[in-house]
Amino acid sequence: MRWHILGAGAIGCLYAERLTRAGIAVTLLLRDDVQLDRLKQLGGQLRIQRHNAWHTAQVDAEMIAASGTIQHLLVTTKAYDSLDAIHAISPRLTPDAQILLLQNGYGHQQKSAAALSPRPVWAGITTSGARRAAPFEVIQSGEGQTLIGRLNPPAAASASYPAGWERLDHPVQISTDITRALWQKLAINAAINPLTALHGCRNGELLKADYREELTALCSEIERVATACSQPLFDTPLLEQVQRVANTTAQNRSSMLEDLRAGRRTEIEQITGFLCSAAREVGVDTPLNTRLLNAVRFEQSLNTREGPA
Ligand SMILES: NC(=O)C1=CN([C@@H]2O[C@H](COP(=O)(O)OP(=O)(O)OC[C@H]3O[C@@H](n4cnc5c(N)ncnc54)[C@H](OP(=O)(O)O)[C@@H]3O)[C@@H](O)[C@H]2O)C=CC1
Ligand SMILES: CC(C)(CO)C(=O)C(=O)O
Repeated sequence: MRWHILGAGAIGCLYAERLTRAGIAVTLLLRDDVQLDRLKQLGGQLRIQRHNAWHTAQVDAEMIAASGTIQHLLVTTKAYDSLDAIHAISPRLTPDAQILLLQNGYGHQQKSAAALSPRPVWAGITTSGARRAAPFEVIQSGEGQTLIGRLNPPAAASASYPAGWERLDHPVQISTDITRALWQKLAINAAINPLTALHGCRNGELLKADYREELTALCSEIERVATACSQPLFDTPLLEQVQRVANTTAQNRSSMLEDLRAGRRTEIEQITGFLCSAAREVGVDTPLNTRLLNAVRFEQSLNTREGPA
């Protein structure tokens, strides 16, 4: 069995290693032949640092435009890149190819599933942490857990796990309500990511009294949107869940803070942007989220080549 990975960054390389550890062959799909040459020079070996020790994984790689069909596809691009990447790869997908989307944010998964229809599509979220130290070299910050679930009707008619994923030694659990799980992750990211990005603080610093009022009000606003969208979040208040995640990831810089600092595009549109549009559709005001959305857009426009949104 072989999985192709579209999005050979931090999470893509991390899962490439997890899949190869389970005896599953992996091909990275690259969009740049310089990267392809670089991986060839590395002998096709990825390097993952875990608990201060380096581990390697032997993978294959090819350009997206290569020939050959794809039966199993893991998508780990940033959320804003996924539709274009999927359009580029779709001529190579077999009619019954299995696809797993593993990304933050919300809304793009459904668009991807529509573009991939009638193939079975799973979506997932992970609490694993990883960052790229160099191309094909990743520092893993925590094992975490992965939750995946069947996103579209063709997947609902398939086995719970995409082929081979039950063999991973990394904990992969099945969610019977992946929409709720994606919303839960969205709600946590919508609370932590823009605040940490704009205050320039680590996740744990959001627990300080200084941020208490803003965090509490933001969590309430996110809960109001979810309720108006008839989307249950957690059985306990969102604030408690956010504080738990801020505590367990206290030393992390959120991906949005890292992206802003590095001058990269952030996933603000797929997180807070999605939430604000969903709120508009159900007639809920979101002054706090809208302020954060505009503030992150502004910071991003100063930093990136893309300019203001
Ligand atoms: N890193 C983490 O700890 C976590 C990340 N996530 C989520 O996982 C997703 C991936 O994040 P992460 O791995 O950090 O991101 P990275 O930026 O490290 O990796 C994204 C990869 O996608 C590639 N890519 C982008 N567009 C295309 C395309 N059109 N065709 C092929 N490849 C493409 C990029 O290629 P190139 O190198 O050429 O730019 C890059 O290698 C995000 O949604 C993120 O929020 C979730 C939990 C934790
Ligand atoms: C949970 C959290 C906030 C951990 O840093 C995250 O997912 C991110 O940074 O994007």
